[in-house]
Amino acid sequence: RRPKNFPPGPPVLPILGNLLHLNPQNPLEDLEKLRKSYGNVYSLFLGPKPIVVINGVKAMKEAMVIKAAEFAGRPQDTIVNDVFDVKGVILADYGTSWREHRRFALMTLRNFGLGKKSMEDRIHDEIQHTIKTLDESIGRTLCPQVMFHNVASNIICQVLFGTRYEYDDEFVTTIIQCVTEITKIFNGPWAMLYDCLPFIRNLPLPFNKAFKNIKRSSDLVLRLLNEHKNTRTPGEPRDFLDCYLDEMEKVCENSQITISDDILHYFSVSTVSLYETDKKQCQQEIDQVLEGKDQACFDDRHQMPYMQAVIHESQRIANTVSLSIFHCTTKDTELAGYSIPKGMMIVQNLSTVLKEEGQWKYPHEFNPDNFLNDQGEFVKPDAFIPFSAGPRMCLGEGLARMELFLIMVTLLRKFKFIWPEDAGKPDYTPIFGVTLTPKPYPMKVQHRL
Ligand code: HEM
Repeated sequence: RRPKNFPPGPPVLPILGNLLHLNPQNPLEDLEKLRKSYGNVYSLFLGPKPIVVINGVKAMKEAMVIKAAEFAGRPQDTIVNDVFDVKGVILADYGTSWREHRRFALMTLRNFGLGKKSMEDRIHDEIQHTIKTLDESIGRTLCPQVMFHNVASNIICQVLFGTRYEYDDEFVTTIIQCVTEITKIFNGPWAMLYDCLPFIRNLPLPFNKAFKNIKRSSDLVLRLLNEHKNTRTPGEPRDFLDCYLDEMEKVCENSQITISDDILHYFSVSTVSLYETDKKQCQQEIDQVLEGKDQACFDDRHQMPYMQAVIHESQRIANTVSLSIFHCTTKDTELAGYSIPKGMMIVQNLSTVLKEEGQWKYPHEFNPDNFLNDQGEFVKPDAFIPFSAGPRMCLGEGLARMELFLIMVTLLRKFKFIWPEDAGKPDYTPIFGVTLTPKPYPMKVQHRL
C-alpha cells in the first residue's frame, strides 16, 4: 500500500506489484501511458519494491537541480551492483568516494586533453581507421554498427590504456561480447526478478550468465592492469590507468584509502545513427567552412549551426540513455508536493523531456529546426538533457560531444551514405536496453568527390 502523500500510481498486486503493467522488452510506451494517467511524478511497485518515476522538464529540474543533493544517490541493492561490484563513479552512492572518483576522472580527462588539441588528434587518428574500413567497402552493402562500436571503444581505450585495438582484436571483441550479454540480462525479466525477490539470488537461474561474463572480461582487464603495474614509471603517467595507479599511491601515503583497485568497466558505446535528413545541407556547410583545410577541428562547430542542429536533433530523437541511470534519495524529501522517503529508487524518464510538448517546435518528428532560431543560428533549449542534469550528470559529455562532431563531419565530408534500394523501408523502432540502439541496418557507401 502507498504511504500517505506518496506519488500516485496504478493499483498494486500482492507479490507482483505492478510488474504486469510493464512490458519487460520495452517499457517506454507503458511508462508514457502511466504518465498520462497519473501525472509527471508517479509511483510503481517492482514486486514489493516501490520506485518513483519522474517525467517532464519541470519535475526533472526540481529533483536533479534544485534538490540536487537529495536526489543524487544510487540504489545499492540491485543486480547491477552485485555484478559489477565496484565503487568507481557510475554505481557509487552519493558520498566521499563517488566525489573523489568523479573529481579524479574529470581532472584526468582534462589532463589528457579534453578541450585541448590532443584529444582531437586521438579522435582523428581513430577516424582514419574508419575511413580505411569504409574505403574498402565502397560499392558494397555493410552493417556499420560494430564499426561504430569499435570507433567509440577505441577512443576511450586510448585514453584509459594508451592503446587502440584492431577491429577484430580478441580483447575488444571479447569485452564487447561480454558487455552485450550482460546488458541483455540487465534488460530482461530475470534482472527484475533478482532485484525484487532476494531469496532467488543464489539459485542457478539465467541471471548467473551476467556474473560469468563479468568474470571473463575482468580477467582480461586485470591482465592489462598488471602489465601497466610492471611497466610504469611512477609520476610519469602514459594514460588514465597510470594516473589512477599514481593517485592510489598518493592516497595510500595519506592513509585515506578511499580509491579502490577496481578498474573502470565503462566502455562507451555511442552509436551514430543515420537519420534521413537533408544531408546535402550538412555537406554544403561542411565544404564551405572546411574549404582549404585538411581536417575539421572542434572549434569549427561555431561556424556550422546546421550541422550542430542535426547532431543535437539526432541525439534528441535517438534518446540513447532513455531512463538515465537509476538514482535514489539520500534523505526524506518532497517533489511536486509529494513526500518521498530516504532510499527511494528514482527513475528519470528522459524521453518525456526530450519529446515534451510545449518545449519543442516539433516534439515528435526529426527536424533540425528544433535547434535553430529564425536567423538560422544554433540554440539549445533547456529541455535538451540527454546527459541528464545536476551533480550526477554524464561525466563524459565533453568527450561524447567532441566525438559526435568530429566523426560525423569527417565522414559526411568524404562519403555518401546510401540506404540500399533492396533493403525495404528503414525500421526506426529502437531496441530497448540500458541504451536504446537501432536495429542492425544496412548501408552503402560511395565517395563524394
Ligand atoms: C552520447 C553519449 C552519452 C550519453 C547520451 C550519456 C548519457 C549519460 C546519462 C544519461 C547518465 C546518467 C546521469 C544521471 O545519473 O543523472 C550518464 C552517466 C555517466 N556517463 Fe555518460 N553518456 C554518454 C557518453 C559517455 C562517455 C563517452 C563517457 C566516458 C568518458 C561517459 C561516462 C559517464 C559516467 C562516468 C557517468 C556516471 C556519472 C556519475 O554517476 O556521477 N558517458 N551518461
